[in-house]
Amino acid sequence: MGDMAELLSEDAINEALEHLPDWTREGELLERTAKLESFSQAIQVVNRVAEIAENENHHPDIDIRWRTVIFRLSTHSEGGLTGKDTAMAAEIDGIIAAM
Ligand SMILES: C[C@H](O)[C@H](O)[C@H]1CNC2=NC(N)=NC(=O)C2=N1
Repeated sequence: MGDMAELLSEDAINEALEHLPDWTREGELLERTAKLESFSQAIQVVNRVAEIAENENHHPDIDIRWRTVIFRLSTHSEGGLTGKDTAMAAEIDGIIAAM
C-alpha cells in the first residue's frame, strides 16, 4: 500500500470505486448520498463519522438535509483523491450499513 497521502492514479481510483458501489466520482471528489430512516438517524450517522474523522484527522464534507446526508471526500492538502479518501469511504459505508 503506497503512502496514503499521495494522489491516486486514475486506475487506482477506478479500481477503488469497484469496491465502493455506493460512491461516485465527481471531479476531484468521491460522493455518496445516504437516505436514513429519520433525522435523528441521520445525525447519529454524522456523529459516528465525525468520531472516525477526528481519530484519523481526515474530514469529509457533510451536507445534511433532513434524512438525506451527502458525504464528499477529497484530500484538501493534496488537492485531489488519496488513499485516505477511499479508506474513509469504506468506513462511512460500514457506519451506514450498521444503522
Ligand atoms: C492540520 C490538519 O492536519 C489538516 O488540516 C487536515 C485536517 N483534515 C483534513 N481533511 C481532509 N479531507 N483533507 C485534508 O487535507 C485535511 N487536513
